[in-house]
Amino acid sequence: MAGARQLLQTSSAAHCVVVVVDVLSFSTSTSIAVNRGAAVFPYRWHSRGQQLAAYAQRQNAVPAVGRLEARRPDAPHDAFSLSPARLAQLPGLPARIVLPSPNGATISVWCAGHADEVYAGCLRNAGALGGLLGKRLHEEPQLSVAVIAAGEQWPDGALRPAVEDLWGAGAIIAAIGAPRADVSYEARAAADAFLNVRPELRTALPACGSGIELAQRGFEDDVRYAAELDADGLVPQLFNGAFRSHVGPNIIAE
Ligand SMILES: O=C(O)[C@H](CS(=O)(=O)O)OP(=O)(O)O
Repeated sequence: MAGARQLLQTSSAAHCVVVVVDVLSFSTSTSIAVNRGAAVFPYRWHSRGQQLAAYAQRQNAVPAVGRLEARRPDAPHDAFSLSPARLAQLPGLPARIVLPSPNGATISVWCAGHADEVYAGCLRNAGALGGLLGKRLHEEPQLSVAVIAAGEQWPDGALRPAVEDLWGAGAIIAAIGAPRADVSYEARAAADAFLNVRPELRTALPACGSGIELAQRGFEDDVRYAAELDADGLVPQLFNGAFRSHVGPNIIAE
């Protein structure tokens, strides 16, 4: 989060596009939900409970419950959580959902007030999002694109860099296909890291720190969904508080 803040505050670009990459799990969950037709309202993790319920009501949306709660036998059959597998497997999703998360959602909410355009990026939509941004950069060379690897948190709240977000960011940067000279060294390093892991992505993701952590909590399916490179064709863009499908220049699906 500190990195995102500094990056945007020091950016002198006339038009700043931000991609928030949180592969496990917010961006992946958002991509799946948006590709299934839902609008996803990101919500700050620390203000859940009553505030979350009130916010969801104001947005005429349904709030997510906790990952474990959604799986309890007494949970409503349509309960969903930050779990990508749950969002993919539910027979139907509400049209408007609120998704709190400590990293991806919290960063997205902050970026909404500081960037001109905000997208949720992950391995599932890397090709579609990279293609879209590559086209935009070709048409508007003055555009600046910042791809933010959200990372995770240590128990004391300090930033824990997460390799899956480096890979996700790199997948998008590689798909943008900008001339190498126009790409920062940090972005090139991310793209190189992705290209290096790409042949073994489906085994590498479950074996990285966050993948192991989720599997230990019983959510190995979430990691499997997150590793499906280029499975989603629609790109989630933040518009009026919610991620919705970007369907063309300045047009967002409602
Ligand atoms: O989905 C996740 O894994 C995390 C939640 S937690 O930190 O594991 O409890 O959220 P995210 O913001 O997507 O990293």
